[in-house]
Amino acid sequence: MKVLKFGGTSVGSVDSIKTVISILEKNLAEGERIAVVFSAMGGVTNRLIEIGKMAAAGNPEYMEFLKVVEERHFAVVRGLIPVKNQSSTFAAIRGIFNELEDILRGVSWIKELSERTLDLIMSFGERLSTLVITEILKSKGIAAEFCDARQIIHTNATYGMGDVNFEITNRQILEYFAKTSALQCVTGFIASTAEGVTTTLGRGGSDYTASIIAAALDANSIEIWTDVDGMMTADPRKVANAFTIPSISYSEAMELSHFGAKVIYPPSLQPAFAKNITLKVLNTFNVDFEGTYVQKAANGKDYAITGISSIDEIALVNIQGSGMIGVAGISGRLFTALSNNAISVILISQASSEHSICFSIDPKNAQRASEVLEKEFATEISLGYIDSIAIEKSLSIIAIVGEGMKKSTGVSGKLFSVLGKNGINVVATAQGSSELNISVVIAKSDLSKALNAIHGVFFQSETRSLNLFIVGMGLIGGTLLNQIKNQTKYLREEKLLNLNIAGLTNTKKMLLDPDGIQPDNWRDRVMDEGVKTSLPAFVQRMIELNLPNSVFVDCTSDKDIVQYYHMLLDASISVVTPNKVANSGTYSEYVSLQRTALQRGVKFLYETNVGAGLPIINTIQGLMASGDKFLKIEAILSGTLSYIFNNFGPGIRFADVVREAKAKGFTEPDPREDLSGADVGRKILILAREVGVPLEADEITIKAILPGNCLNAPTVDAFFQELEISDNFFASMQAEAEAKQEKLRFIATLENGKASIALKTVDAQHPFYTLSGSDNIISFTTERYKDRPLVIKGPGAGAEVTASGVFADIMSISSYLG
Ligand SMILES: NC(=O)C1=CN([C@@H]2O[C@H](COP(=O)(O)OP(=O)(O)OC[C@H]3O[C@@H](n4cnc5c(N)ncnc54)[C@H](OP(=O)(O)O)[C@@H]3O)[C@@H](O)[C@H]2O)C=CC1
Ligand SMILES: N[C@@H](CC=O)C(=O)O
Ligand code: NA
Repeated sequence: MKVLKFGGTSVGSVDSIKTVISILEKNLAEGERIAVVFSAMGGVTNRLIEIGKMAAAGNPEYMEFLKVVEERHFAVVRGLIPVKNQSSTFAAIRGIFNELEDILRGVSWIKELSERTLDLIMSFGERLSTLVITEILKSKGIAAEFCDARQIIHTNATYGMGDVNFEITNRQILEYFAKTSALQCVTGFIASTAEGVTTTLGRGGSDYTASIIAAALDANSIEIWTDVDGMMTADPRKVANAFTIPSISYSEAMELSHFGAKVIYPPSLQPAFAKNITLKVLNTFNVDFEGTYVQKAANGKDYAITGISSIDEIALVNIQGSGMIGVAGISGRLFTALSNNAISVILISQASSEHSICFSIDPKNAQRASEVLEKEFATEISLGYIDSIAIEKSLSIIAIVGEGMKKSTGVSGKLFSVLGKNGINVVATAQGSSELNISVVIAKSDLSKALNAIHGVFFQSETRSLNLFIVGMGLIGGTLLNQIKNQTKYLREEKLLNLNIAGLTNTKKMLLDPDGIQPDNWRDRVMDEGVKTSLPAFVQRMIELNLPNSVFVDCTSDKDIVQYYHMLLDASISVVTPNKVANSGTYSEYVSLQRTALQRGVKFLYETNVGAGLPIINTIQGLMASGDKFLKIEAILSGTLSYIFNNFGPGIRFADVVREAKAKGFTEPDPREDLSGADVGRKILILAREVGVPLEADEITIKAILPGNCLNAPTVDAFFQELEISDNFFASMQAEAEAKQEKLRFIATLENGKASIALKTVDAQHPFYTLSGSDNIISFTTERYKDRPLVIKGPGAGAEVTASGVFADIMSISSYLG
């Protein structure tokens, strides 16, 4: 025996009822005896309640609403029953509506709608849907019978949620089913008292009907046909990566539903679970999908948790005071007072100091809870033993649920760590001693971010997303976007990582789209759909979006952008940048950025500030962390100058080599930054700070190589013209070096706390002699690398190497976020 139940959407339209019929035909063909329970057509119950209230309010328009409900049922008959058989069903439906109209007329006369009458009015929904579907089945030659559950399920007279008398009910079900072999089409949700007064079964009522019948008949299984793909790891409207849980235990399903998961309401399935009847949650709109098995014990699990659910809006009540310490009975009185006032408590947490108890409730009960407790503890409050009772609103609860928690350590560590790394404050927390759930209370504004971040770390075989907000679509930003485009497939498939470009801007247009700007047409989309750029608005919007795992990528050379870094790090958003401006400002600013990132548990990464993609900053940070001491740094830190001095020579114009360096993407947007030594100055300043020397920019001695006329040119074009005029100046420098068989090198040195930069000539013995292209070379002499320095050498400028260094920083954030 199998009991099937179809929910409101499954019986809500001609098309969905067609699917229901085909599911039933398939089951009948398989030979196992079945019974089927139907809910009212989707939306009908709510409409009937509304109609009842309108009638009670004396609003005659209820009749028009009633006509619409009637027409929905007629439409199904017209759509699914052959014309020759329709009239008897129309007549039956009309008969039911006549009865309902009489009742509503009575309600409108006496202008009162009791709970008892409301139950009766609501019962018409299931009676109508079940009648119509039974007639459809019969018209197809199936031996189907309409079964009014009021004949078999008896409750007491608690209207709205009748208490089932199982002794009578079970006996009646057995007798009823023994008398017939026809397919029983049972009205869900409704029942009656022993005297025949209509009642209803409350929340999850039709599931309850199915469960009661299955338990009474010792069925093998129950199928709950709904409109979603079973129970999901999280609410798919909030977590796009949520997926169906293939197998879940009854206790887990109970926990998830307590915390808001609405697919099924397990308490109503209790009778079936008590008899260990397996339950399947299936989707009428995706018939072939496996759905979810709910069993006593779930099958083997792939993950430490089974699902995540949440309650969007709760209020937290905190009662505290020194008078509570060691006083027996306080919590007993507290919860009794709440229960006497029908205020249900969702979560409780008490500190072991017994100084405070906090609990969460539905916010609509908050005011009443406060009044009830102030009354209960009036004496303690007046004596100062208990401080006043505080209520905090705009909060949500998230619960992670799973039997697997019992066996695996570190689940709560992982939960709190991912919340921390995303800057989400935990207001209260509770873990049941059954280790079946851990709940956290957080700000409602963080709910979506928290759910997505938690889902990402616990269901890691699902793709995780990093949300990138990229400012600057020029040489480096553009190259980075191309690299992301080329790596999208690899990262998705091999690293289960989705780099979601959630924001993109240049100086003209900006576009923010949490669903992502595809890297193949990013430029067109920003230019077509973007709005006029405003960095404050971009940053503000980004903070408001509050997406999990957000990273701000600054690919500009903007000098004023740094002010936003503080704001972003403070909002727990990581920052990655090749822009050297932030780290080469004042020392206190440098320190403050580092500190904010540390305090907020986010990353501020800038490997490409020095030597582009070469691993220089990471190497220093590794050596510093492990306790090495830096004695000397000697380095060529300008890819541009390196390229120039490696390629300039007799017969070549200096200005042309500089143009080549620019065309190859080695120079700063303004090449005077390179030729003036300013860029190298920033880099040695950053290196000094990284090795613990607190230098300011003006403490660095830079021996300029550019003649004043070049340096002071008003524009980049004018600068190139001046360079051409000064060709002899550079040619003679080069000639002098060549005459000594030496090479020109722009060398930065840090030693004894002092940094200097100068153009020098080096002979063939010098390790900096043999460089080519845009090579940088950095030689670190440290206590551990004293006899032979640690040397890093390679291309230190260029779009591809720089963008890949930025990319590597982004990837390291993705690993950090887990
Ligand atoms: N080239 C290299 O080898 C290396 C470069 N770097 C650094 O990389 C950074 C980027 O250099 P590069 O790509 O060559 O520079 P580009 O001039 O090519 O690109 C800069 C981009 O930033 C945009 N931009 C500038 N200011 C703002 C602002 N306030 N708001 C929004 N967008 C802005 C520009 O917009 P628009 O297009 O509208 O002008 C442009 O898209 C620099 O800081 C540089 O020092 C670091 C290491 C190596
Ligand atoms: N313009 C810079 C690029 C890297 O920071 C250089 O030439 O080194
Ligand atoms: Na680097």
